[in-house]
Amino acid sequence: MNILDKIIADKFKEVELKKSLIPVSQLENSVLFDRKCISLAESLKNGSGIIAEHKRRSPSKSVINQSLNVQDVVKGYEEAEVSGISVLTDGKYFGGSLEDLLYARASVNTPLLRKEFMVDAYQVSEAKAYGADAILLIAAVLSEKQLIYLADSAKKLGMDVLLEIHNEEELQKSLNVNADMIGVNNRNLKTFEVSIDTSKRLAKLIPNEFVKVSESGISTTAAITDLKNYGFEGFLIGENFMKTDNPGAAAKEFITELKSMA
Ligand SMILES: O=C(O)c1ccccc1NCC(=O)[C@H](O)[C@H](O)COP(=O)(O)O
Repeated sequence: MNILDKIIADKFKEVELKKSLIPVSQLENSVLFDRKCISLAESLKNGSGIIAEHKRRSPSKSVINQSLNVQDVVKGYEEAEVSGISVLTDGKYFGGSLEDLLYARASVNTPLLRKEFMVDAYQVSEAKAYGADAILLIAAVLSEKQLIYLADSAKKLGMDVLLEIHNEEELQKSLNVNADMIGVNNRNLKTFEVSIDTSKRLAKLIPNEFVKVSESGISTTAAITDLKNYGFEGFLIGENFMKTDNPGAAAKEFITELKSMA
């Protein structure tokens, strides 16, 4: 069993437990459930294009930064003028929580992506109830039918959908999904190998109706310039900012450098 299989097996159990504790009707009655979302896809097209991630730890890197509080991190990202903020909500493997998402929502107006391993529409409702503007769907772990169903569920609630792929086969089963953005993950989630060439290879195969996002392993502004030439408008960066004492300041320096290159 690889790490992705383990995460998904745990996720099914977690979701079943949560469903038994908090009915979906309770999520639907929460204050944030009727909030109007801000489009992450639009924000990417009109801004720096950077989606900065709140990421305490990961299966590939173990601990990245556990000493900061989420409010300070996301406020710093907003001041840096990122286009979106990704909040990891998985607890077991990434040290995140839905409370992180709630605190982030209370602290910023920047579009928030719920970064989670989605396997059930219940989690889509949770995302809305805790203040997300967008959800992530991972093609590697969902069938075409599940992708279509979960994306439609998110769109009905007014959220954007970032659909993540790693290869041509996953792209094929994503083409009929009502997603706003297709993200190419440069990290092979089974082996942890990272290569920006994955984004470059798949870019030309992604139809123009989707905003193209490159995810993982990005640490230089030169990489962004390179990826922009392949049509990418969004760039998801976690560790490069989170490994510093001040992720907001690191994002600001990065975006200032990007602007000076434009
Ligand atoms: O980051 C991991 O180790 C990981 C392992 C297994 C599944 C998912 C994983 N990461 C999720 C992500 O996609 C990244 O957090 C995100 O793209 C940012 O990547 P990075 O800039 O390399 O931190």
